[in-house]
Amino acid sequence: MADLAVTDIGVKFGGLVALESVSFAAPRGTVTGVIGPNGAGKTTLFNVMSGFVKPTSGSITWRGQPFHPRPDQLVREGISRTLQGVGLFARLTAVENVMVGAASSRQTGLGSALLALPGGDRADRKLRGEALALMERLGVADVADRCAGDLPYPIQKRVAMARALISRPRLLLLDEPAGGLGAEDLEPLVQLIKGLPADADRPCSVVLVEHHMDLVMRVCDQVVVLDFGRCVAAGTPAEVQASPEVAAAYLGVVPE
Ligand SMILES: Nc1ncnc2c1ncn2[C@@H]1O[C@H](COP(=O)(O)OP(=O)(O)OP(=O)(O)O)[C@@H](O)[C@H]1O
Repeated sequence: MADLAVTDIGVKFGGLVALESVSFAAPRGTVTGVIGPNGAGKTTLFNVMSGFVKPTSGSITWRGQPFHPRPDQLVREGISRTLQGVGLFARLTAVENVMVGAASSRQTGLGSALLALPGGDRADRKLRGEALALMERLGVADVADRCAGDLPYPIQKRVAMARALISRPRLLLLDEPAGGLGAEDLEPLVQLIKGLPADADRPCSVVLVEHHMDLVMRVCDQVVVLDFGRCVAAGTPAEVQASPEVAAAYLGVVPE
């Protein structure tokens, strides 16, 4: 069963067609990669899936039901998104940033603690414990109490991933997870992403946009290729790598 299905999605910005009749389904428990050259429409597709851009045409279903994503309700729906870059609150500590990721899905927690509401302390401690456990798993527990803005970029990326995971999403949208990372940071990220769908504690499907082909080919079960707003190929990483349309999109080689 597909967790998320987008059908015939079109987006126009004035006269510019950013997406034209794009369809794909993210089967439950899989990793789907969306790739394509600059300006192909990847970010626009992500923005449609997370409600930041309203499609001009087409529809989305989530777990079989019609779905009209709203950024402020995604976490409640079981969907979490990381941003290009990191998007952390620079003056909050790393662990506070992770706790913020859960705040919109809980009645209590960081918000009530900050506002000194009844029960806030207990809920805050519980949430902090969960955040620290997740940070431990991602190898960043040792920086929990440091200001996020002072941390090296690769560490900030991991904190941002922990923030996306703490709400226990059923669908994780990763916007360029390898962006700005060096070769030495890639392997742990590959292992983390590959493990997410099968994670006994918090299994989730993953859709990612990424320029880093090595990561895409290693972690994805299926790859969707966009070019000039249209889906020009879709399939397993091996199928997509062998596709003449993909060579044409990236290299300007015209398929025979
Ligand atoms: N808000 C907007 N208003 C007008 N045009 C836009 C807007 N957002 C994107 N576009 C245009 O839509 C097209 C698709 O852009 P998009 O950012 O989705 O591509 P992309 O594949 O994510 O590119 P990149 O890999 O460079 O991030 C581009 O021509 C872009 O200039």
